[in-house]
Formats: sequence, structure tokens, C-alpha cells
Amino acid sequence: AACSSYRLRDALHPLWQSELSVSGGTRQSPINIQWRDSVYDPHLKPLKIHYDPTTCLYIWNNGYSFQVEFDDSADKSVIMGGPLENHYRLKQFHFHWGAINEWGSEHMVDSKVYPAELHLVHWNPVTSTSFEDAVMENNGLVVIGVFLKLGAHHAGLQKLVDALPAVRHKDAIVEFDVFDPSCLMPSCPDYWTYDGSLTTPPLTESVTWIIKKTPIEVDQNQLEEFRMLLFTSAGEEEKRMVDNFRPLQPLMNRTVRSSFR
Ligand SMILES: N/C(=N\S(N)(=O)=O)N1CCCC1
Ligand SMILES: [Zn+2]
Repeated sequence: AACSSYRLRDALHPLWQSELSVSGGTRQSPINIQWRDSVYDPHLKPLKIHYDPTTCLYIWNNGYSFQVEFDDSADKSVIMGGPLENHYRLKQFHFHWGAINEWGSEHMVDSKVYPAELHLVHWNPVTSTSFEDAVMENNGLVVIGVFLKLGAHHAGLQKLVDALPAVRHKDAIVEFDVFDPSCLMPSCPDYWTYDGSLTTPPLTESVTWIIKKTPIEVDQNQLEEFRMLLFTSAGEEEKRMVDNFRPLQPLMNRTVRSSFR
């Protein structure tokens, strides 16, 4: 009963009215990663990331977040290794953030929340013929989560931040020709991995999550630029794009594995 009422409260959250469509989900995301409950798996390999900066296409405001889309018509920007059986193609990356620095990330570590979280979304071209198919496939997707914490200026992120005024309104789009998302990865190889779901509709349980242990640092001005984006289209009453994160979901019968002792 607690869980269903929890989900009902969760389902009424403005961004996820359609939550009730995921009836009886058993592997929903995001979750709170309890470090002491995670299990070191010596069979987990290092994650291998090969992104081709020329596959970057454009940046746009989709009404939930700002998103950078990639050309996924070939195996040019791919990840492999880690918990993965084969390679996955990068489709897009986006962020989730709060109105203030005290919250914003979707996942938490021992209930610690970060001001923002980066998601790099990849799909399995071996078991699916398109991203849209992979969204509905068990383990069709891999999302790498990277926490953002307040600290030093992030030079690589700044190129993205400079483009944000051009995509302030919902459905705005601007060409973004060369960008290597590897610059947004922490140098530490450590990660947790667990089986979960998309955190926005369709909330499908098709995601192998890889959450990097170490956050990247961004400065206050960069976070404030995120918060100047709008959920609303041009001409509508302005609603600032903030708090675009989903509430925590129950772990249920899942174990989080770690790549490190
Ligand atoms: N929610 C999502 N990604 S996320 N937040 O779970 O990484 N997506 C919705 C459609 C495709 C990606
Ligand atoms: Zn996301």
C-alpha cells in the first residue's frame, strides 16, 4: 500500500502525469544508491568510450531539458565494455537540475543529492534496428549518469552553455556541429551499474544504468545558465526550466553492482 500511494503521489508530479501508465513497475529509476549495499563485481570490465565529435548534430529544448542529438546512423560514437555484452550507439545527452544548488540530480548516493545530473543515452544496434525500437526493448538502452557538483569552471561545458540562450524556449533548436561529450566524463573510471528505466515518459524498463562515482565540477554561473531555460514555448507565459528531475523510485528486488572495491 505504501508503495502504491508513494507512486500515486509521485504520479501527480506535474512532469509525470502519465506515471500511472507504467503499471506495477519493478525496475524504475532513479534510485538512491546505498554505497554499503552495492556489491563489487570483479567481472565488470572498464567502460570503453569512443565518441566521434563530428557526429554531433544540434542542440534543442524539448520541453523537459536541453538535449544534444547525435548522428546514430553508424557505429561512430559508441560505448562498450563495462557490464555490456556488445557496443551501444550514442543517440543524445541531456541534463536534470534544480532551482537551487541543494537539489537537482535524479540519482542519489547515500541520500546525497547533487545540483545536476548528465545523462548520455545510448541504444543497442545489435538487438534493435532503431533508437525508438530500443526504447521498448529489455536492455535496449544504456544511460551513463554523471553527477555535477558546484566547483571550478568547466571549460568543455561552457561551449554548451554558450548555446543555451539560442534554445531558451520549448522546441527551439540550433546547429551544434562539433562537440566531444567525452570532455564531460570524470577521469575516474569507477561506476555503479543497475537495471532500471527511463526517468521520463514512456518510463520503459529498458535501461542498463551506469552511474559514475565521481562528479564533474561546474561553476555557479554555468548552473544559473541552465536555470534560465524555459519549459514554455515562445509567446506563452514563461515558466523557468528547473526541478526537471523525477522523484526517487523504490529499489525493490535489485542489487547495485560496483566496478570498484
Ligand atoms: N527519459 C529519457 N532518458 S533518461 N532521463 O531516462 O536518461 N528519455 C526519454 C526518451 C528517450 C530518453
Ligand atoms: Zn535523463
